[in-house]
Amino acid sequence: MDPFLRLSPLRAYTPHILESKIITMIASVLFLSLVLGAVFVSRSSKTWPTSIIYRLKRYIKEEWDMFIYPITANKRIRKAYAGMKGKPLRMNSPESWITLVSSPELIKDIKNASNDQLSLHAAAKEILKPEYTMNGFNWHDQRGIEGIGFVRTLRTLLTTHLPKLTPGVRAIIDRTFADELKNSRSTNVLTLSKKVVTKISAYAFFGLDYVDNNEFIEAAYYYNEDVLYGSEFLRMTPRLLRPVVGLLISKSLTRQRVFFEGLVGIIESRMNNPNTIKKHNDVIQWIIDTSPKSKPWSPGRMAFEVMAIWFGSVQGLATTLTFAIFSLCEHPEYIAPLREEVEGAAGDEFLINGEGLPLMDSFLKECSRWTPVESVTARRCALKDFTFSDGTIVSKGEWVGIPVGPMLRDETKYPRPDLFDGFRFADPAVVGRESSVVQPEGPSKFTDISETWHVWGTGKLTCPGRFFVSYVMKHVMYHILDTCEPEMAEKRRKYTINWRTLTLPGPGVKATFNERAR
Ligand code: HEM
Repeated sequence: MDPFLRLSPLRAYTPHILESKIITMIASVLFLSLVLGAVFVSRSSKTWPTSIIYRLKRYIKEEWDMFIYPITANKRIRKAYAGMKGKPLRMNSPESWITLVSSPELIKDIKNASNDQLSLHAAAKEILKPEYTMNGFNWHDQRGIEGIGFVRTLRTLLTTHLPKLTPGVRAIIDRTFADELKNSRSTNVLTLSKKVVTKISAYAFFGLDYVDNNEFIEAAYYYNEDVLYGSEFLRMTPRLLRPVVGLLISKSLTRQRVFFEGLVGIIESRMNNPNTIKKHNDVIQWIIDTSPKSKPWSPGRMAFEVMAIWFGSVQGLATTLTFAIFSLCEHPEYIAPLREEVEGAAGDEFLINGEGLPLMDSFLKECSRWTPVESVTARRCALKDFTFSDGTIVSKGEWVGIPVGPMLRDETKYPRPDLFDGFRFADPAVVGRESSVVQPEGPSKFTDISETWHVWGTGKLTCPGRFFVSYVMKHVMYHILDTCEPEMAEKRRKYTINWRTLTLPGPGVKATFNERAR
């Protein structure tokens, strides 16, 4: 049997159970923090009783602001950006005070900062709590201390290997859509995207030998959700209680262990048999090959590296793909021109080279502008006091960031920003019509990095997986255009929710993929 067709079906995700658990957990954490806060305030107060009431009120207000931050963050960041006018702005967040910057000069300061000044890794550790959610991975605060082999792995080796994956990727997409739509043509778009992205990523990361290992692939799929929910709960837990709660969480999240042990098994078997005839061409092999030679890593250390990349890869890609499908359903006028493109010479070329499709490229870029998953990028924690070129000081332990979400709706950067124009980034000669919007900087590609496009990061630290993202999204869109007539299952509802600085697909949002009439 075709090995791609043996990929395991994944169990249905049950959001309502998780949501009710989270609500109970949130309520307990709020109650506990108020009690602890009140005790702290009364003990530290000197003048009784006016001062204690004032402090208690202030404390409750601050705690309340931080408690509702997860649902107000996006609005607060939009409001902050509207008032910034190129100046930095310092705002509070549950993790830390954060100084937001948007002018090219100050963004350049973030770009030029050294790894021992501003750290992505320290900020990511605070958000994801990997010591509890990623089987105990406690990465260095400073990027690059143990090498950056993963950049070559993803940016160079994976990108050049993509065309070879095409037959397998197409079979995976075909199979996953057929399975998912076999009983009903309407399906939860996020669930579909996660399944297809998990399977394609498993193929690119581990090769074919493991993609039909049900237990392993299921652990890999649910591990992402465990990291998200586990770290979310820990962020709401008072700092003092985190080590104990973290320990309990890490004991209960068993899938991170199954995934970790599966990865260690693969790595050990490859390292113990270096001279086998079979040549592996996948992310796990390239992580082994590019790992530091002077101080060799253990299989466990390599497994941690894969777990961290896997989390960043699957989660962001599945969400971005979901939004692109939403946009295609909401703007059916793009179906005909995109279909014409994939059915023409550009489509043939894409199937051979794994790149191209300029109209689709622009459409996907506009989808990212329209619904960016993150509204703050280039989050960095100051490992020592940091001074911007305008004199703004960020104290050690505080964060900096770029408010990318509102910047993507700024009319000085994107003419008619509240208009979805799928071809605004394409060359007008290719579009073949006067576009309603012309970008001042001229045509650009989805994967391009620029002074105004911070979706992939900025400066030295940009996403090395973006070519994989573009490749996978184009293949899935190609399949949809080729075989389906997509539309939202329920019209006139809100399709997204905001959580902290993230925009996520709303729970239960479905699309209908009726068979294409030929
Ligand atoms: C649409 C999906 C994705 C988006 C929007 C995205 C965005 C980003 C951004 C903004 C950064 C820089 C972080 C910062 O400066 O704060 C980044 C870094 C990174 N991304 Fe992605 N990413 C996506 C998918 C992927 C995928 C699929 C992979 C792997 C195959 C990946 C691997 C990485 C890695 C390893 C880094 C760290 C780079 C470094 O330290 O040099 N990403 N990504």
